[in-house]
Amino acid sequence: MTVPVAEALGLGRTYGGGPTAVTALRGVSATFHRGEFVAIMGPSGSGKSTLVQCLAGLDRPDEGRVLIAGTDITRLSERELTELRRDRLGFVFQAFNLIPTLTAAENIVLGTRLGGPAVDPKWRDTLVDALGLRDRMSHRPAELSGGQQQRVAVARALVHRPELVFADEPTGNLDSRTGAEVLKFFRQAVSESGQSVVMVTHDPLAAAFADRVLFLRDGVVADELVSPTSDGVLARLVSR
Ligand SMILES: Nc1ncnc2c1ncn2[C@@H]1O[C@H](COP(=O)(O)OP(=O)(O)OP(=O)(O)O)[C@@H](O)[C@H]1O
Repeated sequence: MTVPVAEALGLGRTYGGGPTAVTALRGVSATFHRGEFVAIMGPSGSGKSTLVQCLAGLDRPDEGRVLIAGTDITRLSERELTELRRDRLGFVFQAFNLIPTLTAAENIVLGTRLGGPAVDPKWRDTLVDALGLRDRMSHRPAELSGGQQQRVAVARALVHRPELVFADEPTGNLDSRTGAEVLKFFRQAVSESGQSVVMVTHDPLAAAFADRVLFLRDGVVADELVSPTSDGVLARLVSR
């Protein structure tokens, strides 16, 4: 029996109110297992980012619950949530959320500065080298390209070997070689270290690195594909 690392139970999320209200999620339930890499796909506006933000405790659903390793995070205080995110989760989001006054090197180990777990310097160096960041370590985010900032965010997300990594279009700004490096790290984290990854992507090639693809449509889970290939994902996307 595989243990769920994260569960969405009947999640509903509506932004705004009155005639301009937008319902992003309408009852999403999904289970994510330990040692599993799941890709989330679907048309623009189908609720992918909202789902991941709710799972990561960065947005609060209006309905339903989110369990992380069995803990109902919708009931945690902000402080408890912050600690849970710092100690157990990794994030790569579209706004990379790098601290502008810190160098790339300092941003990568930010979690430790904030009281989180210590970093294994060997693993940090492996990430930095494989992501091609070695000669950018003393630069601040404003002195880095979008792709470099994204790679710093990826290194920061993986450096603590978190139980669960949430990534929203983590390869969106990257050339195909660097994108493949990032996906290989995710794959390796899952296959070799038993970590879990939940990744939003529009790219069938990226989704093919996952163990399973969830397809969202209009705020619900519309379909699922296990052991995806890029052709299989593409076929599923065009058949709708
Ligand atoms: N903060 C917000 N305020 C108002 N509406 C929002 C907000 N965030 C998302 N929405 C709306 O909720 C719906 C779902 O958005 P979401 O970003 O989750 O979709 P998505 O599938 O990730 O889209 P994309 O692929 O374009 O990133 C959209 O209609 C979007 O406009």
